[in-house]
Amino acid sequence: MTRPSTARIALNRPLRRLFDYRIPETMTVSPGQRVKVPFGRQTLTGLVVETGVTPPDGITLKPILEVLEPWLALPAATFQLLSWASDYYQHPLGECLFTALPPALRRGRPSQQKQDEHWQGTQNIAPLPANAHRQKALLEAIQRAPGISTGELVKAGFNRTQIKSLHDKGLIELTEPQLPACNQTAGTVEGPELSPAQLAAAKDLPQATDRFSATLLYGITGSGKTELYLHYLKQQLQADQQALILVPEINLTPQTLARFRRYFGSRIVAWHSALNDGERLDTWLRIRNGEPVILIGTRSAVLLPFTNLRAIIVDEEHDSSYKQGEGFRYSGRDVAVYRAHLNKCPVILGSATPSLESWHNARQGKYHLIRLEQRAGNALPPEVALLDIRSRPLEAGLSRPTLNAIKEVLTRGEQALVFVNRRGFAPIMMCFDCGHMEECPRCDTRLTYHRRDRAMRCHHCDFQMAASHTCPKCRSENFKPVGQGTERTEETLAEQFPDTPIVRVDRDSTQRKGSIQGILAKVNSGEPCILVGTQMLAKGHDFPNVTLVTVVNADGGLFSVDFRAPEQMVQTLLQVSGRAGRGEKPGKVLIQTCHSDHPLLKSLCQGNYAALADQLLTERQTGALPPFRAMAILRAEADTMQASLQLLDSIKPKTAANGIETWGPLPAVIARKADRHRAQLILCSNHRRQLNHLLTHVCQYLDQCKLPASTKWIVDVDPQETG
Ligand SMILES: Nc1ncnc2c1ncn2[C@@H]1O[C@H](COP(=O)(O)OP(=O)(O)OP(=O)(O)O)[C@@H](O)[C@H]1O
Ligand SMILES: [Zn+2]
Repeated sequence: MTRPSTARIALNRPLRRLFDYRIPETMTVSPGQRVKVPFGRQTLTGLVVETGVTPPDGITLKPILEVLEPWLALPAATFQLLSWASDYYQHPLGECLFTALPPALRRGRPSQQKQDEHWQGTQNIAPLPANAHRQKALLEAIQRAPGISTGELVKAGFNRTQIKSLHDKGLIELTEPQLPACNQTAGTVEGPELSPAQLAAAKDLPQATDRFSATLLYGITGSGKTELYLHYLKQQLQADQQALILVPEINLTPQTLARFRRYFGSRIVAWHSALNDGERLDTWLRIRNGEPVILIGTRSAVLLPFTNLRAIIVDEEHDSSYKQGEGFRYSGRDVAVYRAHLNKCPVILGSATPSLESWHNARQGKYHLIRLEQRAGNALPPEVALLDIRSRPLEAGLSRPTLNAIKEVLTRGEQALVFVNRRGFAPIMMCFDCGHMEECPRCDTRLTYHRRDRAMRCHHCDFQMAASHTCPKCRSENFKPVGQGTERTEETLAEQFPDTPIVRVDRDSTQRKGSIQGILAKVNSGEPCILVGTQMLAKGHDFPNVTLVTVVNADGGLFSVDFRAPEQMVQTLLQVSGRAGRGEKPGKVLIQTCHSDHPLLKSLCQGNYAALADQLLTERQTGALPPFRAMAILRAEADTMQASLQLLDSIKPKTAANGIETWGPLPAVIARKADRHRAQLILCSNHRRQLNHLLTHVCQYLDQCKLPASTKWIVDVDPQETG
């Protein structure tokens, strides 16, 4: 076979195209390798996608300047995964591939292993001169320990000239780095004995064989899913294998990480947004080198270059933060399933409130379903009750029965959790004389009042201004906050319970005080207190002394235009309810609502998510919505609504195909955000492949359109938000 002389290279650019270069004669490159190439007047880092390509006639190719390391920055399986994702999510391949590199390598820094080439013997038998004793010894050393590095050989007394000489003779070749010896500390804890229900589930989990399988572990809140993951990995993962555990957010639940570390010691490695560039590179290299770690990470961990991945777990698989909201809009959960498929290993999706996508897959038999419907230890599921607040007097949103219930648990020396779905003090400032409400000058939204620093803030753009005491329009002093935010609830509770510590958890409080760990120390101590917070409190926390959860207002998701809103509302309410009664003492949940006869809320009280999910799926099927059909959204934004709508209108005729249904184009629910006018066109099809082909075609068309610089478009496949 002749040596390929050309290569197709991906650059970290938002361009749906690749670039061809010449491979100099002294160089060999392979797909997945990192190189430096000339681009205009710049030198850029590129990733080799293909070699031996035929460039268009009459084009003289520029040469690749340098190979940045002898090994593949993206090993074959990771490369294949990203190529698939690029096509599935219709995102430029270059940006997808570079997302999987740590920032230092994206910028073209040499990886630390640059000097450390790894060697193995070849099949060639060329006799060495009789007096070449050192070279013979070197060859033997390499044959004895394939994968040995130049550094190690130098330490053993050989030199680089001897290595080069053997390489030139074709007697040795470069190979993958060998597994580094791990000086790991072991975990110390064995964990509680599994309950009979957990044991039955454990028996039903897939064997870690060389086969793909997808399992949905539907386990109610507090059923001991985390314990089961730990048990599973202890049983199934061999000492030299890698595993990946995806979690929605690490920083919110430091206890989960601590729990894993107690079992597995330093084999547990974390991957999340708070790592600095050095830590990222370091962790990335460990994974790339095949070190047998158990990686706990957020979304992007699924793109790491694992070489020996034998099990994937996706915890809280329903969580919408698995879907990236900008740029490369992939779903960490869905990519994880495809990754398991490529790697031929099991993937376990766990949740107390599975996504309707996964529930549907389980019902269709695509995923193996395991149900865990008893709480672990001695805990019982909480008792859930609706409290109709129509025409009840409220203290800043809290009814008398709610306040009494809180008082009761505090008297018993227990803790209460109050869930509010908005941060800030009040969602609206309104004049009770002229009806004026403060709106964001840049968005079609109202400003939220933050009392602590007397500011009015937009939660959609970064606009803020000082709050005024009087109505800016009519100067009336009857200008007052309306509705509930966490700050206001905190204030009311402090008035009602002056001797009880109140712990507020939302984006504002955790930002100011830094780590959530400090904030939650009081709760973890178990002493009586009241926790007030947003969704952040619904996620995975385990506070054994919380025995009452109250929801200030459950009605947000009941009448939203977004078809996913009811699903998300039910999930949040059940997850937050699931924080009650996880220890020895029974838990109670009080949900304040103005719609106590709404069927969704009524079913919620039975605490039976499976029944609710079935009901919600029937509605999706009737509406011909995902997961029964594939969906994508094309969004446009421009300086005027007309420009946005026009762009989408020009695409609509191109989508006219049998089996493709379009809705719109229509202005987005928040039509103006940060002074940009936003519109959307929704595309649906019964056939995912058909939709994918159509999108490829539409993206090509849009790429060729000469659009004003201020007009932007994006495509979102499997969108989480459709408003
Ligand atoms: N077999 C067991 N015996 C005693 N206690 C257990 C057992 N399994 C789990 N627990 C305890 O029960 C509590 C809930 O377990 P875990 O956090 O694993 O549940 P989960 O299903 O992951 O919860 P959620 O989905 O609600 O976050 C924990 O305090 C855990 O230590
Ligand atoms: Zn705004």
